[in-house]
Amino acid sequence: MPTPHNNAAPGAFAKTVLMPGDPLRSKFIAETFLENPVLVNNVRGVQGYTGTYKGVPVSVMASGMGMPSIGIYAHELYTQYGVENIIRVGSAGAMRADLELGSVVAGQGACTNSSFADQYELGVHYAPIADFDLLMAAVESARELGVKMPVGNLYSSDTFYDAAGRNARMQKMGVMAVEMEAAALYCTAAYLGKRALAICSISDNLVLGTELTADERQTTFTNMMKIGLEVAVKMTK
Ligand SMILES: O=P(O)(O)O[C@H]1O[C@H](CO)[C@@H](O)[C@H]1O
Ligand SMILES: O=c1cc[nH]c(=O)[nH]1
Repeated sequence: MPTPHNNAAPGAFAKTVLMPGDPLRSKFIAETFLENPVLVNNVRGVQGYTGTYKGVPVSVMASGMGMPSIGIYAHELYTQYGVENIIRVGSAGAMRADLELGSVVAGQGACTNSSFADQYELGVHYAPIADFDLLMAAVESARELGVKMPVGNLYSSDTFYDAAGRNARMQKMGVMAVEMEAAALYCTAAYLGKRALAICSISDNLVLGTELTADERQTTFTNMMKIGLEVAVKMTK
């Protein structure tokens, strides 16, 4: 410690880290919701902050895009910085017509076309799932905030552009939305005996062909952020 990707001092991160893909979302969360946010890591511009929310220490740091990237940051936070809970606060493309732009979904599981889990040489098709306590805390928090939050399967894709048409096949299997990190996060947490959850705001609807503007993303993603922060508070009690 520090690592090639994180030059924060030992103890600089709280037990719970919110992890968006986008560094600017990390900065926004820190500046909008955290009391006394301190920038603890900015290697590669990931905007890692620690502050408090309702008096509880919470950190936020970007994962970058894709499973190799979140795999690095999550591994280092869990193994080098004593982090117990990582809550991905991502964006995702809805694969169901009834999921409105700006709505929030929670990934109970994450299907993937990634070979990320091959590193563990399990010899099976592992099913990456969310930590149940984090998921329940998120469901409870969404209810308290009056935010509808469907819970179900995500598809964590290794590619944003879907040349093979896998999104349609995932849709047929009832998968709610596509994003690019949850499966690797869930695998990393499971392997290290830690907790993880991915909640995502719907940035576009692949069925309807609709998408949020950049401004709308900024304002509507706050429901997801508040849920993540309330989970951090609940996990500290
Ligand atoms: O908005 P974030 O959290 O980065 O999430 C989604 O957006 C990126 C693709 O545009 C991928 O990282 C995908 O998972
Ligand atoms: O369609 C989308 C939207 C967000 N993130 C993705 O990976 N895909």
